[in-house]
Amino acid sequence: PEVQPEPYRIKAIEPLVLTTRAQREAALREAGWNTFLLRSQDVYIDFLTDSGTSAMSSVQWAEMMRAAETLSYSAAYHRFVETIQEVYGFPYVLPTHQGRAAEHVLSQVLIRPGQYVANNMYFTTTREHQERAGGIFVDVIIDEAHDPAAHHPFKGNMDPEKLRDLIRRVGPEQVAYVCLELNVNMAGGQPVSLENVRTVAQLCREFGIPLIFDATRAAENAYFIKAREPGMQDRAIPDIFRELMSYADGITVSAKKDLLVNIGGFLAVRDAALYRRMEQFALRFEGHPADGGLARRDLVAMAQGAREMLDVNYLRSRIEQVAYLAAALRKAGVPIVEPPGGHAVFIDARRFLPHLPQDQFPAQRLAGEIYLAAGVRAMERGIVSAGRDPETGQHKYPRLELVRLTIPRRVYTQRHLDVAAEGILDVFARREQIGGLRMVFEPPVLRFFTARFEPM
Ligand SMILES: CC1=C(O)/C(=C\N=C(/Cc2ccc(O)c(F)c2)C(=O)O)C(COP(=O)(O)O)=CN1
Repeated sequence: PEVQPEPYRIKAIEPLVLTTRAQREAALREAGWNTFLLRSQDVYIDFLTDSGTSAMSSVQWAEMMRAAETLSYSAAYHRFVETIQEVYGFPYVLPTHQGRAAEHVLSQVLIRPGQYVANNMYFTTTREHQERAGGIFVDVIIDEAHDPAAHHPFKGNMDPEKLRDLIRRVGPEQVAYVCLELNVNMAGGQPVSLENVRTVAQLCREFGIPLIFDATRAAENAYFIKAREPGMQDRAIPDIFRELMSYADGITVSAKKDLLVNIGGFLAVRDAALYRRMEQFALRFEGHPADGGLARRDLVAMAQGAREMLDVNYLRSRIEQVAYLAAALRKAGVPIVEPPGGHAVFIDARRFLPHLPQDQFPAQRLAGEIYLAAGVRAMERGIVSAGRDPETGQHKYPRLELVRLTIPRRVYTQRHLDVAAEGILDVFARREQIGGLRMVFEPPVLRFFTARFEPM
């Protein structure tokens, strides 16, 4: 695929710093071989995350400047709520400062300790908040999602039989809710089909179990439905998106992805009583229900982002940019998760460095090597991110040992993608010489953010 023509042009630029390999070796040692701990100014192309790193539009910036910072139920708040109601189709909307805040509120309100939550694979903060609320996390994603080489067009799909088995085993009243993530991040940004959502929604209705979406990358999921699902090619993205949302009882959203803002999130539900409970809980932790701890300018930036995120030309250029990088790596034989996702290319570190056992942290090492080669910062999404089993204290050994090259929205050009690919191919050529890592500092929770390593 070639990169689709971008339906926008650059108006403001941020200078990037070019570093030498020697400088990068010192920086990486200083950061304990953890790309999360690198200083941003030592990074040339930042593929750590698509979260909060996208470029806003001139309209978003203009709206931010105009927003009056008046407290309580401000014009900005009404503008935000009305836009989310219209775009997503939910009556009750509660702003939060970002996605994990929405997860915190929802999990605390919906989960009774000991209840189960069915998910399509895990996401670190989502699982953390489900477990903090006493929930028992269960993965009911289809088997193909755990196989990086499997070519399934909708690897984010839930397996209805796995879900039905769980409900039968524990009883419907023991399932707090079903949490369906769209464009499943840890599986490689893999979409869920509309057909699967309908099936899951039917199952939840049958047993009276709430269906909650993590709709953080739902706009990009809607694009894959249009592009890949039979009978959807001629439907407009907003139409597909509204139908998709119509199957959920509620959603949590990190606005730092789809909605093209640097901070923000929200909850949206259909039930007034559930909204009241969330609002009362959020008051203590997130701030007034009319701002969720955000400034008014953040609310209007989210409102405008919700308008821009469903533009099919923007979505096509964004998603084809990811496919372009994936194609460059695939052509050279670099093992990646197939098919390419919506927000990132995921390298299969297990197949890239087959000589390393998983507890020598192959993905962590590979992310460091890619940084050394080209100043490109990637993110480990393997054994380090998976953490330890609370019962045994042992590492969880996830089947997916991945390095995520996460492409911010409307930021990098094709040349930046070429430079990243060249650097990765350089590491690929030297892969036999690459050794493992030893973890020398391990924090107790979400260790991947601050753990430190040394080469073996
Ligand atoms: C599908 C989903 C997310 O992708 C997500 C965040 N994602 C990040 C940031 C991040 C988060 C946790 C990590 O282990 C991580 F290393 C990176 C990311 O890069 O992908 C959140 C939470 O939204 P918040 O970031 O607004 O609170 C909820 N749901």
